[in-house]
Amino acid sequence: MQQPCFDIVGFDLDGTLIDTSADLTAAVNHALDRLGRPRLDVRQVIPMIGLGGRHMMGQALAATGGGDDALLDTVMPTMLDYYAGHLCVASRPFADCLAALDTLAAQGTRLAVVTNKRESFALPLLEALGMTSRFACIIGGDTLGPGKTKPSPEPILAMIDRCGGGRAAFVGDSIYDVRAAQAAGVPAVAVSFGFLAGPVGDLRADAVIDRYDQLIPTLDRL
Ligand SMILES: O=C(O)COP(=O)(O)O
Ligand SMILES: [Mg+2]
Repeated sequence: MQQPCFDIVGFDLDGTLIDTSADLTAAVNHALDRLGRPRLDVRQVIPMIGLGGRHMMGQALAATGGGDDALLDTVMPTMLDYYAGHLCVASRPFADCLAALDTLAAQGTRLAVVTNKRESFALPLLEALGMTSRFACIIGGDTLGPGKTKPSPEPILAMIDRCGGGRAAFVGDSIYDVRAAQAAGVPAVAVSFGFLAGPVGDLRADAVIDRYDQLIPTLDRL
């Protein structure tokens, strides 16, 4: 078996490990329905994902007639309650993701998740897909406390610490992932199939993959 290129490989969740776009869109649309607003297409919601549910819902309000913080406060429980009850209707790992995780694990690499999704969603979602036991640690948007979410390097540094230290890389789909990783001194791999808000090159990641079967050869080159 080949020696691992990295001791630790961390992954973003939404848009990187798992395509959650349809379930997140359904939750947003449930909230918009309650407000009598027009529904959004999944392609409109995708660029709104990445900075947590409040940011996503705020963007959805902005796209459908606007709304202040008070309206956002009112509508958030509607969106969150719906999402909690429909976390894993259509959400599935991206193609060949599990095979890549298996190969890394077999090489002795410790795997981790660092997401801006709150733990109370990230943990049951990973559990529903049978993925929890693959990860040495799972850090959510509320795990470390206020402000300690990507693009801050703190959750990436906590990941390295919780995984026992060593050489790490991080895989993500947004500018928040790339900034957090690079600020923590960790190479960032961007996935071009994720929830992009623009061209993948704009993320200025250290490498880009278009499919999961490119991950390990890409890590080997970093
Ligand atoms: O919940 C979000 O908006 C983003 O989650 P992610 O950090 O796993 O992409
Ligand atoms: Mg993401």
